Amino acid sequence: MVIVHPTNGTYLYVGLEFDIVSDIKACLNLVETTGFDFFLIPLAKPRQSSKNEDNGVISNILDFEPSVSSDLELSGNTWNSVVLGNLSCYKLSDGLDLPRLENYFHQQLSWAQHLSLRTSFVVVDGQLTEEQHIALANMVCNALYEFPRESICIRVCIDDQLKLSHSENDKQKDYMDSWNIWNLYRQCCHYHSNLSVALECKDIVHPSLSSSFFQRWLSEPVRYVILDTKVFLKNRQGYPVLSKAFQEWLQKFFPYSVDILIRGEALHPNGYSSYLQYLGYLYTKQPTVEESYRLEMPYFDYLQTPLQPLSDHLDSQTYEIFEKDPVKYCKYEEALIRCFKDRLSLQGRRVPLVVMVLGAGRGPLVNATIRASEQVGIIVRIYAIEKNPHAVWTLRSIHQREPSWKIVEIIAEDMRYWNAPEQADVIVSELLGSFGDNELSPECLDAAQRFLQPDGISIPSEYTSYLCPLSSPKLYQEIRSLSYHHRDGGNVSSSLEVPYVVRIHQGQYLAESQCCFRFEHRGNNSSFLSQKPYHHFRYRRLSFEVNGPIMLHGFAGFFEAQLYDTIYISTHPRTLSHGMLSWFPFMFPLCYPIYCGDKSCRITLHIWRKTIPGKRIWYEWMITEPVVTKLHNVHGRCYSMKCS
Ligand SMILES: C[S@@+](CC[C@H](N)C(=O)[O-])C[C@H]1O[C@@H](n2cnc3c(N)ncnc32)[C@H](O)[C@@H]1O
Repeated sequence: MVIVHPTNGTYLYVGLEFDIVSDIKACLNLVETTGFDFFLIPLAKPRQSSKNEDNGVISNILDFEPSVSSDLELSGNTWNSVVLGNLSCYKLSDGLDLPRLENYFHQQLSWAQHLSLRTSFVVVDGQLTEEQHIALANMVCNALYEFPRESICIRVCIDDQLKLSHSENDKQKDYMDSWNIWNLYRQCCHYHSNLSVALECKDIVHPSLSSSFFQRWLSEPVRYVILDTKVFLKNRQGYPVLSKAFQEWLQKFFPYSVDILIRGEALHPNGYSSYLQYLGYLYTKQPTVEESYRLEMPYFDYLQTPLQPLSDHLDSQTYEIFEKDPVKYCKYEEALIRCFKDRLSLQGRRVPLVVMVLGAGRGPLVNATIRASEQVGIIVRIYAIEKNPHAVWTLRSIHQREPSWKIVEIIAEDMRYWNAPEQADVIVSELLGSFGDNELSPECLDAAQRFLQPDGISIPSEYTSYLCPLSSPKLYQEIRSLSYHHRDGGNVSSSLEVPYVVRIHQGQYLAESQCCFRFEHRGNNSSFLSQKPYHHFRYRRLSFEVNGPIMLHGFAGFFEAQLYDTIYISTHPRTLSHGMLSWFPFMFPLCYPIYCGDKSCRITLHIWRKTIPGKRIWYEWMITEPVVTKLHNVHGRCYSMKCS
C-alpha cells in the first residue's frame, strides 16, 4: 500500500527482502497483508558448500537452480510488478574460473528476464580487490547489452562511509569506498540508462554526515535504500525508530523518488508492519513544498532545446507560460516606476515620455508600462514593436478592446531594421535567454540604440552570465541517450556538444559560479556603437577549485540582469529571484565525464562566444584542467543561434 504525502501528492514505495524462499506464495501473502509494495528474493537456490575432495574448490556453486520451483508459482503480472531478484552471492576469490562465473551470472539474469522481473540486484562486496571489481563490472556491462530489457541495480554497503563521513578528511582506506566502487561500475558501463545503485545500511551507525557525502550520492541514480532492521532503535514502547541523524539522512532521499527495502529479522513488536508504519510517518511529516517548487516538478531534469525567438516565432503556449510568471513582470513594473520617478524629477524633462517596448510579445510589458505610468502620474506614449506576426494580431486585438491602450502604437517590425519616427526616452525589453545573451539580446538591443535618446534609459541596462562546474550523472545519461549524430561536411555532431535549458534537480554545483560574459546597454554612449562591424565576440577563462573525488559532467549557466538601478532579476543561485519561473538554468555538457580525483582539484574552462555578424552566433568550450578535452561545438557545427 503505497505511502502518499498528504499535500505534496508524492509517493513512497516500500519493499521487503527475503533471504530464502521456501514458499513464495507465503512471501507474497506476508507482503500483501502487511502493506508492502514489493519484495526481493534470491534468484538462485542457496549454493551448497560441499567441497570437491580433489582440489578443495566449492564444486557445485555454478549449478544454477532457481530459488522457486517454477514460474507458475505466481502470475506473470505479479512477477513483473511485485518481485525483484537478487543475484546470488558468489566470491570471485573462490578460485573459480571467470568463464564459469560469467555463465552462472548469465543464467540468473536469463531467469530474471524469463520472469519479467523489473530489476535484478548485483551485490557488490566492498572487500573485493579492484581487479575483482573490474571482472564483475565487465559481467554487468555485458549483461546490460545482452539483456536490454533488464534493469540492474548495483548494491553497495555504505556503513563504513557513514561512520567516517563526520570527517571531510577521511582516512585513507586500503579498499575502495562505496562511491568509488559504484563509480567504477557506472563508468565501465558508460552510464547505461538501465543501471542504477542501491545503498545498503546493515548496522546501527550514528551518522554525523558531511554535506559533500550527501551531495555526491543525491546526484547519483540511487533507486533503493536498503535498511536492515538492526539499523532501527527502539522507542519507549519498543517500536522501531531511527536516530535523528539517520532520519535526516533518509529524508534527503525522499525528493528523489527512492524506494526503500527493509531486510533482516523483525526485531520490534507487530512484526514488519511497524517498520512500514514508521516510514509512513517519516514520509508524511515532511513539510509541504512551496507552490513554485511544485510547478517546477514536472520539469525536473527535463532537457529542453534553448528557444530562438529571433529566428523562430514563439507559439501561443510559450507566451502563455511566460505570462504566468509571478515575479518577472512585477520586477519590470518596479523598475519602470523607479525610472519614471527619476525622469519626473529631471529638469527640463520631455512630456509625454516616449517608451518603446521592444519585442512586446502579447503585451505584458506594455501593461506593466501603463500601470507604472499611472502610478507615478507621468504621461507616456508607447510604441510596441514586435516581429512575430501572430503576436502582433494579439497586440492589435488588445489595442481595439482596451481603452488604456489608446496611447499605444503597434509596430509590426524587426527592431533591428525599423525606422523609428522619433527617439525614445526609455526602451524596455525582455530578450534574455537562460544564459543571458543566448536569445541574441545584445545584437537586437545594440541595433535599437540608434533610436534611443543620448540620455535615454534601457531596461535592462546590463546583464551578466555565470557558470559553475556541474556533476550530474543523470543529465549526462539523459543527454547521451539522445545520442543523435549528424554529418555536416564530414563532421559528426552530437547531442553532447549542444547546450540545454534544464531545471537541474539531480545534480550538484561543484563550486561557486563565476562571471562569464557581460553586456551593457546605456544609451548612445554605448561603447559598442563605436565598433564597426558590430560584433559581440567574447572569450573567458574560468578556474574553479572543487572537492574530489567527483565526476564532472559539464557546466551550469545562469544570468543576472540589472533592470534599473538596484532592481535586478536573477537565476543565479546566490541572488535568485525567488518564484520566478521564466528561466531554468543553462547547461553546457562535456563529451566525456571527467574524474576529479584529488581532494582539491582545479577545473579550468575556456569558453568563447563567436559571431558571424548578421548570420549566426555560437559558443565553443573546452577544459584544460584537470585534463585537456577537445573543443566542443567547433565553428558552431552542432549548435548556433541564428540572426534571421
Ligand atoms: C522572450 S519574448 C518576451 C515577450 C514579452 N515581452 C514578455 O515578456 O512576455 C521576446 C519577444 O521578442 C520578440 N523579438 C525578438 N527579437 C525581436 C526583434 N529583433 N524585433 C522585434 N521583436 C523581436 C519575439 O518575437 C518575442 O515575442
